[in-house]
Amino acid sequence: MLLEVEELRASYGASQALFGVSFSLREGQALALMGRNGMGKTTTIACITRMMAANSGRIAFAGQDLSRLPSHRAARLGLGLVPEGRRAFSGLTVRENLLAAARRGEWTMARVCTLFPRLAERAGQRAETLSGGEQQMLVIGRALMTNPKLLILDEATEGLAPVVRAEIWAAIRELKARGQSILVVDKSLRELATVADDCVVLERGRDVWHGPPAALSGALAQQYLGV
Ligand SMILES: Nc1ncnc2c1ncn2[C@@H]1O[C@H](COP(=O)(O)OP(=O)(O)OP(=O)(O)O)[C@@H](O)[C@H]1O
Repeated sequence: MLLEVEELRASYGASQALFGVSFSLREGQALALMGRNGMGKTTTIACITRMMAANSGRIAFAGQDLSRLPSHRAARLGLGLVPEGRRAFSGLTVRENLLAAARRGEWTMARVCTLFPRLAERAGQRAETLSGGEQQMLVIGRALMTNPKLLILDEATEGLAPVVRAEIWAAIRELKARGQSILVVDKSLRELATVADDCVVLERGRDVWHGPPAALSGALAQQYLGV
């Protein structure tokens, strides 16, 4: 297994957000973390990337125990995070944003620009002048420049126009087809179904359902996702 999360519990001060989250992800697998608002998806990701300390539980990544590592060390082990909200370095150009993240491996600026041709067109532009969708492509490109073993996408297409969403999902599908391991948080079952091998549904800080996206329809989708 590339990632194993076992009985993760976490709190914000006195308020507990995770009550025991467990799942695992194989190399090359795309796993969707789903659930309605506030069910613990972002908190789970914050614990995995070590932005937040869990109260208890085990996180193993690429054979190493992450539970006690600081976040920059976790990133160096190969976790590439695309956080919720678009966070490019606004004062830097597209090229500078990408190169600042570069680590040795198959992903280079040229390859990122093949995946997202719009970034090539805007290489010299400052990130703050890009559209929301382009900024999101840049943030995904930056995560890829670190040559991550696992790419983690938290609501990567939220709030974007349908045409840009479609472009980003097509890129995610291409990454998956090339064997990239992906943990993806999203609310769109329709789009997730085109990428994810499996889903884990969180409800009130617990994993309550595991299975392939095709099995998550009708009454189950209504119950867990409200769709
Ligand atoms: N910084 C914070 N301080 C206090 N409570 C928080 C904080 N961030 C999240 N929470 C609480 O933790 C719980 C889980 O939130 P989390 O953001 O992980 O959910 P989520 O499933 O990612 O939701 P969303 O889809 O809205 O992003 C919620 O009850 C939320 O209110």
